[in-house]
Amino acid sequence: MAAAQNVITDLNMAITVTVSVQKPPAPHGYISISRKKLLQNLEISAGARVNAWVDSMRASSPTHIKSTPSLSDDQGSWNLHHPSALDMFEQIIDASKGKKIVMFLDYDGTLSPIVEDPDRAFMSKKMRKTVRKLAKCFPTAIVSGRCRDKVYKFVKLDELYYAGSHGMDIKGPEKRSKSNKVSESVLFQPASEFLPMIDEVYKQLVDTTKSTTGAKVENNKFCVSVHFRCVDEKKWGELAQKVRSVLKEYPKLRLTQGRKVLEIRPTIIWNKGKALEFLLESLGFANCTDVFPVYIGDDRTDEDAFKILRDRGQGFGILVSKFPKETSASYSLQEPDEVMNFLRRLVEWKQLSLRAQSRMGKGPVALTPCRVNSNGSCTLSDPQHTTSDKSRASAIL
Ligand SMILES: O=P(O)(O)OC[C@H]1O[C@H](O[C@H]2O[C@H](CO)[C@@H](O)[C@H](O)[C@H]2O)[C@H](O)[C@@H](O)[C@@H]1O
Repeated sequence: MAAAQNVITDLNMAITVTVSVQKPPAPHGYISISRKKLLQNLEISAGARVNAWVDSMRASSPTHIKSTPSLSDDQGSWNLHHPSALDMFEQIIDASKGKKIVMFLDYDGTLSPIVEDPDRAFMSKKMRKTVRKLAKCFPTAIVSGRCRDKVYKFVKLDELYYAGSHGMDIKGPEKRSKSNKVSESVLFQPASEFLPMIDEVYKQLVDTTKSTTGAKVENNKFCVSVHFRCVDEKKWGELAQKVRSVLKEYPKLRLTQGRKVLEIRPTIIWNKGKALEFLLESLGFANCTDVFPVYIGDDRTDEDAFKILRDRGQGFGILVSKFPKETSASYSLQEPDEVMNFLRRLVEWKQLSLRAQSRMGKGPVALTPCRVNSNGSCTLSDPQHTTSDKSRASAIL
């Protein structure tokens, strides 16, 4: 029996429920079960666990509604609880009244479409132009699971804040002094002591997964991604087992999931939500009630940030998804093109506000000087100024 108990501990499996129905308890409070039966149970339990992982891997990036069965009947209710941020634009602007908007943008699946090769997840020129204009209107940060340098190479905008490696590598825009000296601003790396471990585990994962066709391991500096988008679904369980076997030796690292990707990261309590709070603080909004953070993301890892906003009761999250998903976000957008349209409307609204303010020549900005109507037109507080959203958008962007 002692040997059997050791097996249970080693495999870290709770099988009490499975075995308790086999026979009445033996003397001394032990459960009597044959070794064969026990091994069978362990196999079933391990198999069930792998299946649970594969189900979860499948749900990580649904391509059709059936992928999320619990929610498939619920499209209507989901739309009701997470309406389109484009349809709700006017209400969103109203809610930000008197507050300073701060923008947080995830990268993959939010600013760039999801593609098979993570090295080719380019952002369109139109999107870059929009984000550049956005950053002129509001403090703007990119919060990504990728390493900071890599996400910067895709975005190529110096005026933004960047939080790479799921927020474990944060840097603000460079500042130029009058004498043209460049100084780095805000640099926070809460997991720097994990660098050697991450390097080591990256190499091991490359080695362990090289026999799995389509698997790709990406070094994200403070975390590692193991991609399975191009792996045959029948091999997902096996791949997850391989990754877990490497991680057994690294109790200070944990495994989470993103969109068809297994993410390995330090066990420190730091995530995109913490990064959002850190950035708000760095921007001087630590205990402010007049800040309105908006976080747009498509991934499970973005949920930490959505939750922070929900708990703080400040601003809101927007989930980018075509399918119903469990989320703490308040609104939804279907794809990066819709994200771009939403950002353009924010820019346009802000520019109209500033124009209205300068026309008035004094006083604070009227925070809702324009209304974006459901047909896409904008109406200024001054009803004489109504213009078509489309023509104005092309003029501004
Ligand atoms: O936080 P994010 O900016 O969304 O980064 C999360 C992961 O994004 C990348 O992977 C995802 O996008 C790839 C390109 O479209 C896609 O092939 C992959 O299946 C997605 O999971 C990135 O490669 C990962 O390192 C990030 O962790």
